Amino acid sequence: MRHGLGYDRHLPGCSALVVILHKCARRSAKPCPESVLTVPCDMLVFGGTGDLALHKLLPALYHLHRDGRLAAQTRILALARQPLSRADYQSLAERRCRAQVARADFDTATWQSFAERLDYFAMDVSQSADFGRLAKRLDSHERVQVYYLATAPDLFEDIAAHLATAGLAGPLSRIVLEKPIGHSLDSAKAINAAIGAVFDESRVFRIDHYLGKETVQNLMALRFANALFEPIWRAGHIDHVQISVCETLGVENRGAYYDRSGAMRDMLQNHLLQLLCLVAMEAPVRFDAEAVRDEKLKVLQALKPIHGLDVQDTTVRGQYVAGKIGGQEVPAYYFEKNVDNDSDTETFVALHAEIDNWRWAGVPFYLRTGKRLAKKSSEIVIQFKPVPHRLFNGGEANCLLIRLQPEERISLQLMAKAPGKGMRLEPVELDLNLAQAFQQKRRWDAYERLLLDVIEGDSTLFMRRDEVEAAWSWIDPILRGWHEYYQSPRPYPAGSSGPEQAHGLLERHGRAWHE
Ligand SMILES: NC(=O)C1=CN([C@@H]2O[C@H](COP(=O)(O)OP(=O)(O)OC[C@H]3O[C@@H](n4cnc5c(N)ncnc54)[C@H](OP(=O)(O)O)[C@@H]3O)[C@@H](O)[C@H]2O)C=CC1
Ligand SMILES: O=C1O[C@H](COP(=O)(O)O)[C@@H](O)[C@H](O)[C@H]1O
Repeated sequence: MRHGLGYDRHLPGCSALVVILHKCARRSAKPCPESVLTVPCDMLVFGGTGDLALHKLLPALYHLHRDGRLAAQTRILALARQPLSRADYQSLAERRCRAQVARADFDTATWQSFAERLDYFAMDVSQSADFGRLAKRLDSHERVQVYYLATAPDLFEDIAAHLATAGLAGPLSRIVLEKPIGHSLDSAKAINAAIGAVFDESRVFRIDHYLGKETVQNLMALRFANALFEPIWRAGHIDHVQISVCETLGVENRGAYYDRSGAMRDMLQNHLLQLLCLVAMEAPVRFDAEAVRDEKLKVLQALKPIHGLDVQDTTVRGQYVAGKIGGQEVPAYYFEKNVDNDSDTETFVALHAEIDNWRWAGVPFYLRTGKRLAKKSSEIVIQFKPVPHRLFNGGEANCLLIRLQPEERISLQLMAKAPGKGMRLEPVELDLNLAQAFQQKRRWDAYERLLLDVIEGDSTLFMRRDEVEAAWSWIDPILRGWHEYYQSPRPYPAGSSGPEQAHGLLERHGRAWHE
């Protein structure tokens, strides 16, 4: 246990508390209202042969189909340049979905009925004429058309313009953009302007799949549906906040993309900043798209700028070298496929952010994310301040852990008297295991929830244009500072907890990462 942030003890005496909490949750859990889809839609997946489409989107659509949540006439059309027949694409998709979906959830009959929705159209999105062919192929414009851009962002502008020219951007159409939106503030503005010239903002869905994760939404429920936390959710009571997204995966087959992007653009600019917004935002007046996003925007605008030499004290970049993950040797980042051998792209970033507003002034928000780390784990730690006056020996400050991955869990560390003689204090956990509490057979994947929201036209869990640009406005000076003042990324062995300097970032304030 480091600096009193440990969570690793689970006292037997605490299990009674846990059981009670689980029982209560079960008793009060009502079945979630399922979405009833009345709107048949055409889901066009640009980049239909790519990793995102085959690894995430089609499995999510398969699950929606299997659970009866897609309207009967909903069709899915995958688009890419590769000349494939419908049957070729269906078998490619089947192979990838079979590998992705849990064995118990995949059966041939369900796949066949899903495959009837699935078709393929070969086209080059840089060619306007190909959109003319596409318009002829889509026989009905009376249906909701969802254009999912699962391609590199440098194709977004062309796709939007060509859709408009081909008459495919009517009022029933929606466009979904994958993160990262652009590479910098300027490129994000250019993409947003090009998309905005064709689709009004209510029809633009900028996806950040972290917002589709159940525990992330539970964070809003925890904060805004319980009176308990609000009075202490502020600088006077919170010592600091940690947001960590640690992955064991390397760059897999995405080296070409990742080497131009790095951990800052791939993860921190979007997923981690969105998590920070949900922790720090004020209660929205309504749970709707505009009110929620207005509050998140205010947090982004209040982030204290980090620029110039500040980057040396407040940020750490790292890059993995060879090491072992789960006992298996893995190569250094610069030996990964399609990665430059001299690459100085960061595969790890940690930083100390601050929010300059009344609620959070002076509270450090420590953010870190990296690839090829020891364990896959995404979590938010709210570390409260210690009691103002100590009555007993020992004891630690309370701490709330919101665990997104691998399991979805919220737990509150409290101090209790250990059984036996004397006032010996031990930390115990009030542990809410969400999967157990709600006894759902299968937890929804983030993409399932978000795809349904797109079809239903609900953009609450999507990023608005000004949010994306505010996030880039804060990130750009850090990237510039790195360029001007920073040395190469610090090496860390694959399978470790990142570069030493990332620990130093907290240790110099007498704190430690929650491991
Ligand atoms: N993979 C992931 O897990 C995630 C990806 N993303 C984002 O999603 C986007 C796509 O990523 P990913 O799937 O990994 O990328 P891939 O490189 O695997 O896929 C790109 C797709 O775009 C198609 N494509 C490229 N150029 C054209 C063109 N001119 N006309 C038509 N189709 C074209 C490719 O097919 P073909 O070459 O046959 O045309 C392919 O289907 C990126 O912006 C990425 O950042 C976001 C989150 C997670
Ligand atoms: O957006 C991305 O997210 C994944 C991590 O997502 P998770 O849901 O598995 O935590 C990351 O691997 C990828 O590099 C990034 O583009």
